[in-house]
Amino acid sequence: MHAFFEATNHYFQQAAAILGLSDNMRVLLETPERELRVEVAIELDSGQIGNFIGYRVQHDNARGPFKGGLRYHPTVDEDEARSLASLMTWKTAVVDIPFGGGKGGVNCDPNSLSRAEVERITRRFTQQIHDFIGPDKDIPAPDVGTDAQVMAWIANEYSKFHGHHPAVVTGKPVELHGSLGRESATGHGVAVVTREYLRLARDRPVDGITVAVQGFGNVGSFTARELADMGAKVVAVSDAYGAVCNPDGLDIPALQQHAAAHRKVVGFPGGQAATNEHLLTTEVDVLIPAALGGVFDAKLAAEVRAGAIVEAANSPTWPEADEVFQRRGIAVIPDILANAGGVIVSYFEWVQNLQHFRWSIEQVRAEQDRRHVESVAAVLDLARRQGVSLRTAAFVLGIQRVGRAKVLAGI
Ligand SMILES: NC(=O)C1=CN([C@@H]2O[C@H](COP(=O)(O)OP(=O)(O)OC[C@H]3O[C@@H](n4cnc5c(N)ncnc54)[C@H](O)[C@@H]3O)[C@@H](O)[C@H]2O)C=CC1
Ligand SMILES: O=C(O)CCC(=O)C(=O)O
Repeated sequence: MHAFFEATNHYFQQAAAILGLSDNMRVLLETPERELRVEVAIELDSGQIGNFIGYRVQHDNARGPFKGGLRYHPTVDEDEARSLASLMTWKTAVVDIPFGGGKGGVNCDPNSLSRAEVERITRRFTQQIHDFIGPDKDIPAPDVGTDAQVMAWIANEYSKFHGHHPAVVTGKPVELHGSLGRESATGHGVAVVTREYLRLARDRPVDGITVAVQGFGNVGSFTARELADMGAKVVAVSDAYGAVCNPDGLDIPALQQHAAAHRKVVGFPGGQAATNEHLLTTEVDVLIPAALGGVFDAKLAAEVRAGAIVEAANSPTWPEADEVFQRRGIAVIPDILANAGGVIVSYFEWVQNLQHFRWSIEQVRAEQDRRHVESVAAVLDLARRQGVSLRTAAFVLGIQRVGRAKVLAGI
């Protein structure tokens, strides 16, 4: 059994060695600032008590308030939250937005709960952590199993203690202080990062490339849609229940409608049913994990037949798989570079809330795309100059910025 925080720190240590960081500095940067573990007990619809545990790990705030999503999933625990919080610290630094890193969630299965039960969990969790979050302290956002409605409940519950402060969470509904373009931001960003990587590193357009996407939730569905709109052929897509594929390319808008109606992609009339394993080993130009972490181990990495992997999910690649991909010459565009679109537009939502002003979708997209274009170019350039992988280069860039902020501020 792997530990996610250990894996994230393995990548951290590789970059720290290149930077020549002292042991003390490494410990300072690795260690989370604060970890909350709270009981989230609610009355279930049945009248029974539902016992859940909620977590919020605040990893680092040298560059700004802690920032990162909330996950509602049965696998949520301290280790996963720590690892994801640490990734947020490096991610916000790589794309140079004024936040630190945090992450959390509740170990529940929203698919087996009613909406009313999810609302009660969200309000109870907020009651337990409200003193530790806030527009200048720690700003949660959606992740696996949470959405704009959950963020609206958090903002509302928070306001009962602290007054009206919509900037306490991002990813809210557009009708309730959310930003245009936040819902699709991560998928849009993954598509732009893929385009920039292909343009700069392979001198190739997106038009005509073949793509497989694992996961068809918020990130996977918008990634597939945006890449298809750019002319890519999305030949396979999956969710927790199985995969569908079509060598001529899936009709993604029709698949989105099917998934909305049936809550799964399997059964889509425009493709053949397949397994997730088949999707991950199918021959494609770009393979995009967009579901949970820990997908690629060394054995699977040896069987992957993709030209490049773009990590829309957080932590899909275990370190031993990362080494296999490097040996086999399969480029991995790392999570902290590839999936930063969500937190970039969360930053714009926070700014809009603080300004009491709404940006147009054109302004959101122009500012978002600029950050992706700059960060992909910076990471590729650093990787080339240092002769390291894109993941190590991204960690070097992120750690350098956070370390510099810590040194300037003083301890
Ligand atoms: N929502 C956001 O803005 C951001 C999300 N991410 C990351 O993207 C990934 C996906 O997040 P969301 O799309 O928000 O979650 P989501 O809850 O909207 O969707 C998750 C998808 O993964 C599928 N899935 C679950 N287990 C699977 C399995 N074993 N095989 C195939 N598919 C499986 C689910 O069926 C669902 O389609 C996560 O790793 C998350 O941390 C990263 C950056 C921002
Ligand atoms: O939008 C945000 O603040 C965080 C998104 C997130 O959780 C992530 O990038 O993994």
